[in-house]
Amino acid sequence: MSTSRNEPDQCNLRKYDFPLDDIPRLNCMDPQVDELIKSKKPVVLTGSNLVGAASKWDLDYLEKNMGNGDFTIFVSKGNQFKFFDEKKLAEIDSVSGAHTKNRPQKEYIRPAKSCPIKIQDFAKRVREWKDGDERLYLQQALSSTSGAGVVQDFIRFRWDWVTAKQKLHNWGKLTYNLLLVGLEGNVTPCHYDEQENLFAQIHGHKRCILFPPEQFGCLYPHPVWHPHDRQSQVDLDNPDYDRFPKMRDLHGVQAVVGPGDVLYIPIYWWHHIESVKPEKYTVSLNFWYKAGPVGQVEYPIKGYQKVAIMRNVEKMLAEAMQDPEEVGALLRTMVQGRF
Ligand SMILES: CCC[C@@H](CC(=O)O)C(=O)C(=O)O
Ligand SMILES: [Zn+2]
Repeated sequence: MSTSRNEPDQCNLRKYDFPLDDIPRLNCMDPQVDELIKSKKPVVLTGSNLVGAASKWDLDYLEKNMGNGDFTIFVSKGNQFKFFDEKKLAEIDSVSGAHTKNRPQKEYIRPAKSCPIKIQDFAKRVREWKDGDERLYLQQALSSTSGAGVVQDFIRFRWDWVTAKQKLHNWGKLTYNLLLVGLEGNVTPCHYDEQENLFAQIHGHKRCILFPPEQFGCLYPHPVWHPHDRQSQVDLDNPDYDRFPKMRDLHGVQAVVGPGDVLYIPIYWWHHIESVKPEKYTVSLNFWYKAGPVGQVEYPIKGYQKVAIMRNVEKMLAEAMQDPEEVGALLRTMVQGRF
């Protein structure tokens, strides 16, 4: 297992049934770094100092330097913070209102509710948090209103270095930086994003488990029109092999990232991320970049391109039939016994 400095106790890390290889840890100046990024393979970059100006972003500092605006936190009774896109509910209703009315509402209950909070209240709740309390996860895009101290630090990030990466690898624009402050034990369950991600760890440690886009068939994502679009239906920490038998074919890669590490999470790669001991909370900042232009398509096409195609087919069929519920039946009719 590749880890950062003063690595967490490996015996504490959860064991899984599937094999996990190490994600390479390379100094950011190593020429292999750009080869891996170019081939859309994950790599932990050390020594970039990308967010060195944020190395002091612990709870006390954030409490004093993030101003008095409202920040978004998610609250969960369990330890999972599975993304739930409220906008999809409106889309389903617009496509076929009857649909959500007759589906079991449990499918559409957000597992972690979001609410606004002042950073001072959040910091107090984290300090007072004890096992058994509902869990908190601050997830807030940084902006010019994020507090004077934080903005000053933000300006001093290694923008020269990261912008050179963005240009070299032909990524699209930086959409935003999400500040993540979570409790030890918080899990963001397995999902993929449609953006390139330079994931900078600032305080504490996170265990990151990644799977390539080619393992789409083992991770059974929710349908594209579902509020849990892009999220796996499987719970890696509580596998249901009857419902999801192909989980047995999973083969992932992992790294424990600590302060100063930057993990490159390639677009469409699945990732399951847990805040781990010994620290009580973790602070991370991601850099999400839009995908670059497709350019010359090479055949056979790559796994991530197949995921993009499958997404478009699902969207087109749901739109054409005006009822997402019919997509599965039509696809089964189309392929069973024929291909
Ligand atoms: C809301 C984003 C959460 C983050 C994972 C984590 O640090 O918990 C992630 O999935 C990403 O950066 O893509
Ligand atoms: Zn993600």
